[in-house]
Amino acid sequence: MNLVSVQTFMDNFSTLNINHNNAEIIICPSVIHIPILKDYNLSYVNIGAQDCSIFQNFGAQTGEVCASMLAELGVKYVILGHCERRYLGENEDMILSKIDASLKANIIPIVCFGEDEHEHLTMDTWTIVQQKLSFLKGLNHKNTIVIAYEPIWSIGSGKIPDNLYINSILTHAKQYLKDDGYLFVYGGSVTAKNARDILKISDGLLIGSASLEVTKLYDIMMCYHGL
Ligand SMILES: O=C(CO)COP(=O)(O)O
Repeated sequence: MNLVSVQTFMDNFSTLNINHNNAEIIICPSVIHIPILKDYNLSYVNIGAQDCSIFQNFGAQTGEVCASMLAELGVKYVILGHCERRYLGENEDMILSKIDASLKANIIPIVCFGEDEHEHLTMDTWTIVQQKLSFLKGLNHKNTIVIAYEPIWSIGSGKIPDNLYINSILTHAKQYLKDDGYLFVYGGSVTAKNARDILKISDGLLIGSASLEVTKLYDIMMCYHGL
């Protein structure tokens, strides 16, 4: 999104009548647009970032945006390990460093994992969970961490696993990580049509393209009512 579309989005979003008691709303803009969200000062919206540096504090790391700098901007959540970041070379060691840096800055990590289409067709859900989440085993944390199951083949494609499959992945992920400090959300082609069903089996949604239009986002948020 560019500056004008972010401002238009926020103008429209801030006029919505939202019963925010039902769900926590987190908006994760590009880092450069975070101050715009902050200016709207919406008490019912938490600000998230789309990434952070592996370094916790600023220093001689040209171009890096550290978790501690994000915290100064009022950021409460950060998406880590999104497949679009992994395409650019982010690996599990880097994600672990980012988790550590964000927790130290009191920012809750939203750690993404998911299988590609080939893995989806050839692996069972338990194997997928073990393979994709093993790097988190033994992570010693006292704070909340959000785990976002985002099948790569579903992101932006309009294709979505059925609820049985999503439930199998999330249930295995809970068993595998064996920790109360995790919340489990789903992302990938979420719309108002599928949101209510997914919310019955997950702690929340990570919404991409449908969140760019306020009316579509509003329709999805309304799915939280009466759950
Ligand atoms: O990647 C996503 C959110 O991080 C999901 O994107 P879509 O909702 O557009 O599939």
